[in-house]
Amino acid sequence: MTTPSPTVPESTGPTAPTADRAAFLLDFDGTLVDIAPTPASVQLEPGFADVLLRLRDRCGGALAIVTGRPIEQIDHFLPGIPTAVAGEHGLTLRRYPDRAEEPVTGAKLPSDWRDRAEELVGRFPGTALEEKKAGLVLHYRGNPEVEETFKSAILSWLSGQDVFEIHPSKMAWEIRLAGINKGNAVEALMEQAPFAGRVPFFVGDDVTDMDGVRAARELGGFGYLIPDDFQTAQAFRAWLTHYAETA
Ligand SMILES: O=P(O)(O)OC[C@H]1O[C@H](O[C@H]2O[C@H](CO)[C@@H](O)[C@H](O)[C@H]2O)[C@H](O)[C@@H](O)[C@@H]1O
Repeated sequence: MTTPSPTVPESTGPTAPTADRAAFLLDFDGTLVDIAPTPASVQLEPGFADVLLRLRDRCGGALAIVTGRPIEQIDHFLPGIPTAVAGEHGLTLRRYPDRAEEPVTGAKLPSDWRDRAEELVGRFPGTALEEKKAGLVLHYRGNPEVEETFKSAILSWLSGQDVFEIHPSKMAWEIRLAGINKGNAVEALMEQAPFAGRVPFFVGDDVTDMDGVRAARELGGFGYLIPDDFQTAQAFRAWLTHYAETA
């Protein structure tokens, strides 16, 4: 009797330009890593760091992470994988791994909102405050019942101004600067080397990623969402693994 050969992951899913023409602009949470109970507990799948390194080599360094997280968190979770990063939904930008992050301009978050946010999460076990350069996130994955309470609180802080907006995230509400979105981030990255002149290929899984999908398509490229275009994040990563080996 012969031993069955190991199965190769199915390469189903959308098509992409060949690697010599492509620029990869990829979301992090829910795309490159699975959603985890807390922001700190996400984990890269074993072997997936090598896939990203191979992909980066094959597309001439045109690999960017376009994320809601601060840039330093991406460096923490992807050590030794030099990528461009658009952080905090595009507020922060590092166009090339060995270049400095571009200076951030714009309004600062009113400090009393941070104080109120701290006070709020202190009252509800299982919730957490995540602070960003010009924003904050109220996480309620560990206490889903507070969703509406958190939303109403944020809406009351934001009333009477239009500099900051509330955005839904996965089991979280985020306050961020108006006008900042992943679409602008994709456009900004595509303006310069090593992305300029290539065909953008954007993949994400969340409401915030829809701007990235739109921008990539408007630039003549490809924008895909999980689960519409790839059933799961694992399916997308299996597709990307196959692509990095063959494209
Ligand atoms: O744009 P992304 O890279 O998808 O980042 C979106 C937000 O992701 C993080 O929060 C979410 O993922 C956590 C880990 O899986 C999960 O515990 C949390 O419930 C999710 O909301 C991150 O903490 C945020 O800063 C990002 O904006």
